Amino acid sequence: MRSHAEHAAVVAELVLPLLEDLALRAPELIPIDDRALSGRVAAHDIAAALALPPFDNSQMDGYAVRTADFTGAPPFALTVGPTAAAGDPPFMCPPGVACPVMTGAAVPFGADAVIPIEQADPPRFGRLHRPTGTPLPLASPEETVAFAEAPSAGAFVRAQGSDHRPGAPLLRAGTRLRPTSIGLLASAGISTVPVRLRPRVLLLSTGDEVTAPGEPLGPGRIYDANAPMLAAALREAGADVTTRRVADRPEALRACIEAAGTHDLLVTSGGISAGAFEVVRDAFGGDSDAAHSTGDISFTGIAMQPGGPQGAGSIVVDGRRLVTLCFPGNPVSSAISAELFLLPLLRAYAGAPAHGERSTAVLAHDADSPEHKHQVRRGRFLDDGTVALTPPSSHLLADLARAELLAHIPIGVAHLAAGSPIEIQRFDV
Ligand SMILES: Nc1nc2c(c(=O)[nH]1)N[C@H]1C(S)=C(S)[C@@H](COP(=O)(O)OP(=O)(O)OC[C@H]3O[C@@H](n4cnc5c(N)ncnc54)[C@H](O)[C@@H]3O)O[C@H]1N2
Ligand code: MOO
Repeated sequence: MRSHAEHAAVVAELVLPLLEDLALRAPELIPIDDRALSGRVAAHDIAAALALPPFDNSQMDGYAVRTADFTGAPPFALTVGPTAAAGDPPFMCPPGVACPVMTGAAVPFGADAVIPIEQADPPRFGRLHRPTGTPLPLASPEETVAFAEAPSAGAFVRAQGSDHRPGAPLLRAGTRLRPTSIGLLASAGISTVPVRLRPRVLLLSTGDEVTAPGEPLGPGRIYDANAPMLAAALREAGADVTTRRVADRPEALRACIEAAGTHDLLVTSGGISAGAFEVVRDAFGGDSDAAHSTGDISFTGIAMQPGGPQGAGSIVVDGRRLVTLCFPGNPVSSAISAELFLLPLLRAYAGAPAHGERSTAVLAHDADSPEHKHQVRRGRFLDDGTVALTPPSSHLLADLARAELLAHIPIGVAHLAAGSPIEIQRFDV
């Protein structure tokens, strides 16, 4: 029987080459303001096409001045010149003149400092005139403004290129685009962003009892929890997911895969344990008489609970190799299989934060575990910081959905007493 770590290595060996291949393919180009961009991954290094700010501009509403005009004793009186508002093209501020300037406006040529309006006398703007356009409420030529202190050169001027210069690296290949990185790229004049292709996952939920949402529930049947749950988890990890429900007939399963088009990865739920009708096992396990798909999948018992039965390998569909992972049908088992084996690989490809780091907490109560299996329990933090576990059964979806953490009880441990240290990891799938 494989350990869960050995199975994780088998899955990584199957999935990583396909992700590496995807990273090398021609990127998808997404417009900068497309809602689909956030969370995608830069396909290559992206450099700034222009400087930011693109021109010297004012950090304050105030007066643009020449520091050379501040000679002699205060107060320093200057003639009020034309006004610079944000969006105006820059103009010349002559010697002896203070030009009203608004935040974000280009600092007029010749001026080398800005004095905030609060530090001017009077501390408010008078009649302003703009250098171009009409109407022009002209300032009287005699209008003056006085300042008590001389500014230092560069005061309240946001220098061209002080954020970044043309050619500066903005985003490294493999970086996940977050809203702030999208803002940065937009400011640098980038209108479309090359992003890595997402892995396309075909997710098959198997079982005659499994019922689609919204359909009436017949006797002996249950609603499909796994397809919506796994699809959501895979999408959060950056995958492009197509979902299908398949009845317990191997030929229906194979036909469904062949009709589904091109995918990089096949994930199945259910139909792999020891029953008489194990559709996934029957479709792929040794029986290769299918018209187009042939299987090379090993179905293995893993020394873990839940998630004991697993399948991993690849099938060939229309001449194309499709990496295939088969998760057990119990909802808790399939969620934990995804969390331990597949999602960390997808999150790393998508540049998303990892969830798998382990830390040690204190167990709030006694707990039992099958000694020959690695048990993965679900739990929550209590107010005193200790960890309470929920029961181990793999049908307990309500506990799973409320869980804050997974707790690991290793092989060889049959009992943990209250107060024992226990290894945990974050869980918010
Ligand atoms: N004799 C044995 N029986 C079982 C063994 C075993 O070793 N020997 N293993 C048990 C373990 S552990 C697990 S886990 C399950 C795995 O079984 P399968 O992967 O074949 O899954 P199914 O039998 O199809 O389903 C198991 C369980 O989960 C429910 N289910 C399935 N799909 C969904 C879905 N999409 N949404 C909600 N619930 C689903 C299904 O109705 C079953 O109750 O096998 C044990 N048996
Ligand atoms: O190992 Mo199964 O996956 O308990 O529930």
